[in-house]
Amino acid sequence: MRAEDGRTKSVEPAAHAPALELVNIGLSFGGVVALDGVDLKVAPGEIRAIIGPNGAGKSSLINVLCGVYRPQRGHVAIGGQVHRPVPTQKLAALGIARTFQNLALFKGLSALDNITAGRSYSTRSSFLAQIAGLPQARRERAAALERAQELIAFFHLDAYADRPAGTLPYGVQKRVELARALAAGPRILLLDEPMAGMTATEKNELASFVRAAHRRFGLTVVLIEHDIGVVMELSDRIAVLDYGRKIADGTPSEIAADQKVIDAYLGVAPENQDGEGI
Ligand SMILES: Nc1ncnc2c1ncn2[C@@H]1O[C@H](COP(=O)(O)OP(=O)(O)OP(=O)(O)O)[C@@H](O)[C@H]1O
Repeated sequence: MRAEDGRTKSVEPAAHAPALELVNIGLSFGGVVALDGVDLKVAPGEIRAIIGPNGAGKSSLINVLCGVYRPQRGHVAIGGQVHRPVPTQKLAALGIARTFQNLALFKGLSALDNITAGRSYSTRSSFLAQIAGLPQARRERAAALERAQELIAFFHLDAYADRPAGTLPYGVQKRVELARALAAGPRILLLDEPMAGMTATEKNELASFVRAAHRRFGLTVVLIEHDIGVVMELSDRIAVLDYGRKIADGTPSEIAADQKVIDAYLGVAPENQDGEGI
């Protein structure tokens, strides 16, 4: 099924469709092949990890899912709707939110304001209507605040709500970023190396919050992560990329026993939960 003009097409009844599907994705930068014929299906409600050595194509894959990169080949289907390319400006409306490898909070704004701002991607009133305080804008602002306060409580951020985000400990900032991603009520959450730069304690804490949020909000989660311990513990299924190709796809125990995966990692010493080579 192709949609060369970028318009969306329904390929199958949404109820039976994967939450996310990548079909034969090919992406190159000049002569560098970042993704080479990658297929991936993510079932609704699944926690799906994408792993692979440095340069394997993991970030490129997330950026294709978010419409940041336009693949030269293939398409993405979101809940059975084909997109080629994915419309970045409609991600929130498509029920998708993401976090970034490097923190992308408004450092001078409070944690609460950062989380409230995450909701604005899905509000309908214009900036002018918000300034003028028109009724719809007021209602949306109140709903955003209510949702943000619910997330503050859920992520145990009460003590930090009024503090500028930039002054918070790193692990807490990552929690604020997670809460902000959930402010618009997404169905699909893309996490790009959420544990990078964290201590083992912070990693365990964030992993518990990801698991709890997955359950509470009925999320489908796509996780890129270098910490194999976290990946094995959190994921339902794991896809492994190497040199832009998918070389394995299975449950954590299937992946741990896969010779192609072991070979791909030989010499690159994946990290364990304490950030040490294994
Ligand atoms: N914007 C870009 N311009 C040129 N080449 C790029 C660009 N983005 C990625 N690449 C190349 O595409 C390949 C895949 O990179 P990508 O960042 O997707 O890998 P990765 O698995 O996320 O790596 P890492 O684990 O180091 O973040 C690499 O060879 C990289 O150099």
